[in-house]
Amino acid sequence: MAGDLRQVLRGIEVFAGELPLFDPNAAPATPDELFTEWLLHALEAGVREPHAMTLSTAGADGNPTARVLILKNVEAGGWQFASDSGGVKGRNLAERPYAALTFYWPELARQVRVRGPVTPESAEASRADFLARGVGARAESLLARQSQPLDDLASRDAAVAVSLARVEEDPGLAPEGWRLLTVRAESVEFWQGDKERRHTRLAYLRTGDGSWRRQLLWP
Ligand SMILES: Cc1cc2nc3c(=O)[nH]c(=O)nc-3n(C[C@H](O)[C@H](O)[C@H](O)COP(=O)(O)O)c2cc1C
Repeated sequence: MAGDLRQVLRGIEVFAGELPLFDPNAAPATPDELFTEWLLHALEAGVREPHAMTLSTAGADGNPTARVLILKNVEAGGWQFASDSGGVKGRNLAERPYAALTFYWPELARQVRVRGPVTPESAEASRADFLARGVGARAESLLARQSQPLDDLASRDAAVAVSLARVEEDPGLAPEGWRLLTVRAESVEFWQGDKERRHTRLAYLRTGDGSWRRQLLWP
């Protein structure tokens, strides 16, 4: 069985289909601009959920953990996400407020990696983010039990139903622990895959005066 799986994995084609070209010499001055360009391109190319990204964190013990989250916004070198502050990522970030984000858009053979310190946005901004979410998502998050052990699925369903009724009755409800957070990028790397393996990597590195230095990297 293990042998079969190895064969299956070896047989999967990577970088299939037509891939876009990326000229790093024509790249814009800031990573925000290039990221926006690439994200919109992914959306147009039909990539499903191109705003889903892997958020990697580590707690005080230094052990990494990662999960997928939705990107909320990008502005002024900051990549934003939102979550309950009570779960694993909340605890990790309280102990060590630094994170890495990874996007992968397979249809375009593109990867973007963002690293930097994480800062919470204001209570008002967090509340506004929460209230802009759909009713179902708000009902689920109002439970504020993310990552706690669950005894059975029926308990989940009953709690969500109660929460849904609360949201419908009071649409202004927002949990205290909901946080909008910003990764203030120190480095952002853009990776363009190539069928002939001449992959192109361009890193934007934040300098002491807050501007960006661009650096090509070996693939
Ligand atoms: C596509 C996708 C989008 C998700 N978006 C979010 C999100 O925006 N915020 C969030 O807290 N969890 C989101 N999740 C759930 C997280 O992956 C994770 O299970 C949860 O946040 C608990 O993580 P933690 O235990 O490390 O804190 C998403 C999962 C998937 C697959």
